[in-house]
Amino acid sequence: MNVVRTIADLRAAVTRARGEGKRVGFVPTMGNLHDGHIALVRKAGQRADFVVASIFVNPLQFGPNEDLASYPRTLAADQDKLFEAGCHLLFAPTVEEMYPSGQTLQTIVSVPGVSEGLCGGSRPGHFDGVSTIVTKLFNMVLPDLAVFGEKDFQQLAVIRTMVRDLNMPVQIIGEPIVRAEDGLALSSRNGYLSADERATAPVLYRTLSQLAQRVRGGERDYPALLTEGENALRTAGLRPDYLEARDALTLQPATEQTTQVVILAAAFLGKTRLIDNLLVETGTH
Ligand SMILES: Nc1ncnc2c1ncn2[C@@H]1O[C@H](COP(=O)(O)OP(=O)(O)OP(=O)(O)O)[C@@H](O)[C@H]1O
Ligand SMILES: CC(C)(CO)[C@@H](O)C(=O)[O-]
Ligand code: BAL
Repeated sequence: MNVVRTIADLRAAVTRARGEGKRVGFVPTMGNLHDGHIALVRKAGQRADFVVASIFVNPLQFGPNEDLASYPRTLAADQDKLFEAGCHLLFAPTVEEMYPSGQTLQTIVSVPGVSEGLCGGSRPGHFDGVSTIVTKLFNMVLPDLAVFGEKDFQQLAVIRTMVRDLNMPVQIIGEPIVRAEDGLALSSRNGYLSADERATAPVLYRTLSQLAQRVRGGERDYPALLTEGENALRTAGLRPDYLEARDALTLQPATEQTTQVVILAAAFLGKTRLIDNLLVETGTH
């Protein structure tokens, strides 16, 4: 696996692969890789001949009081995992390489609608930072396809909308959430949890599963159901940021007519913010 730090070296390596007639798959990440990321890399390997991953902790998508400084940076271990997963090229640029003129005057890509509310509501400017860096990365890599995790469900919706609205010639593939045995969605931020918090954390998934079960069983009073869910999270010691039932395609609030409901949650456990979601087919027509 080749590791490049500059845009020029990245472009040269991708151009060589394209010259050999290869189809290019891309997996953007912020590093500190776990089996969730590896599933994305393997999916890219199934759909493309040349797999590019990026590791870049993007300052533009972090709020002023968030964990940009403490976000885990584990490049050596990440390289080994990517190599084993069949990645061909890793792009690991510096902040200066990505934002040579600084961030204040950076052109911003902003996706209205789907980026509002949920994580976009709690993290103002977050999705502008994500859509801007993903646009820059797409323009650098020029991939045929890119793989994103369904764990960041709203992010995936933002990227799909951006690609459609801006006619970007890249196919977006969503990969299901990879979980620990006890149900907790794998996340780099799980490493912030103390042993006690880690033991409590699966309550988020269990609560979503119980709500999903009720919806499958015909429950359609979403406000009442979500209030119950929030209470269950609080009782277990989590602090809900949001717990919502949305239409999985539009991210509009779910109604009795919604056939594909996604229940999405973000909750604090101590200082750690966990996110998770579950899709439910209601069978309602
Ligand atoms: N458990 C998971 N299952 C599937 N995809 C995942 C999982 N965790 C992260 N991803 C995906 O990996 C890509 C890179 O995400 P990122 O580097 O932010 O990882 P993360 O573990 O989610 O970190 P964070 O804790 O900061 O959210 C995104 O497309 C994200 O949705
Ligand atoms: C897509 C992404 C790599 C953009 O920085 C990030 O938001 C992430 O890791 O999900
Ligand atoms: N997984 C999305 C990146 C972030 O939380 O900033």
